[in-house]
Amino acid sequence: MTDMIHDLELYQIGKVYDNGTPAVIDFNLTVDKGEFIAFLGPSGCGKTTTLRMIAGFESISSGNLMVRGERINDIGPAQRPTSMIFQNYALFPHMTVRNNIGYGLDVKRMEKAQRNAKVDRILEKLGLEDVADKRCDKLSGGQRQRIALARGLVVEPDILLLDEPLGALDANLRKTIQSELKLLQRELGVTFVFVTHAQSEALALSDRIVVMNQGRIEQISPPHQLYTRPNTPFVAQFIGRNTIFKGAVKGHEKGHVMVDTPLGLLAGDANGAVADGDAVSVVIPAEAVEVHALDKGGRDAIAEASSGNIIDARIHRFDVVGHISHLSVALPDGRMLALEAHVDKYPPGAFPVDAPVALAFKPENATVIPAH
Ligand SMILES: Nc1ncnc2c1ncn2[C@@H]1O[C@H](COP(=O)(O)OP(=O)(O)OP(=O)(O)O)[C@@H](O)[C@H]1O
Repeated sequence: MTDMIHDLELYQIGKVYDNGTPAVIDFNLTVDKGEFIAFLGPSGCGKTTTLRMIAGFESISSGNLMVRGERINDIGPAQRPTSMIFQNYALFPHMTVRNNIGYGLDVKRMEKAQRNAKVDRILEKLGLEDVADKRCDKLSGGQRQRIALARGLVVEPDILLLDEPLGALDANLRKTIQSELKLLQRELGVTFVFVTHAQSEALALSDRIVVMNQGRIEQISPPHQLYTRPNTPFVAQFIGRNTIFKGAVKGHEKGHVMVDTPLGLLAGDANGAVADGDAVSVVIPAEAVEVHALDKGGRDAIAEASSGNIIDARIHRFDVVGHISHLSVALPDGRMLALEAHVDKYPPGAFPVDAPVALAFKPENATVIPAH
């Protein structure tokens, strides 16, 4: 077997701060050239600490950090083939755009003509030629974001590290810059590692997402898989809009795992092996739930079409706003389930308040995960 050289590898990386806080625990990740990776998780889960350890701004307490097969734990930030973009961009306000971008090359004492050529090239690439000689403090948030990106890229890093780079922008600008960032990354083929606590951003941009919780990795998956096949209760609650029913495994039927829950027997698919009696949760994405009116009967047919996955419920609220129907449905256990769909699916008047309904979902759209 030949050993493939990866762009970035983290082996059992750990960080304990001087005050004893274990910020990162047993972090394992292998990243290939040109991948776009997001670290996603709630505040304090260790995302920034991990990014800063990769950049060299934070010492590593344990484990090995490798870039292209070489251990770089003890190499200083300036000597690493990485560049970091900070949330506040850390630009020099009184310097011109050109000089801000050229700063990293000046530190490397690059010869002037070469330096200017590189700066000009990146100014053009990011559409900053017109503001090249303006002071940074005279520019908009979007422009400052682009300058920070240019400054990170001009040194031609193997890996660009981005700490919530879009956090300071308003929602519309964020969307625009998201797509620019993705295009730029594809074009340059540079590996990006990106920290965010906004799941929509991670889902939109990344090839793979590392979900962290309390210093540990919960799951590493491509966005779609994270959304449709969560591995842990934390991920099921953190990503998307899922309803979770706890229960115990009660055999297999037609290739699906049967789970005995307080609301009856439900069928789903497990990511790994499960055995009879295992404590599990059935995770059902809101998008997978169909709401059926029961005034005309037909409960048996609905149950048959969804392999028995049917839950009796009541309409709590039903509103149509523009093209979207919003439903709030009361489950038998007292919880409320919020659903949205196009108005064509649930037209105005489809459900009177308090109407009994059947919620149905296909077993292949539900994931059975270990309860702990
Ligand atoms: N310099 C420090 N000294 C001691 N503890 C720290 C230090 N920096 C961070 N921590 C702690 O380490 C843990 C991880 O922090 P970190 O900033 O990496 O989380 P994060 O996921 O990036 O959070 P956020 O999204 O809020 O930036 C937290 O408990 C935090 O309080």
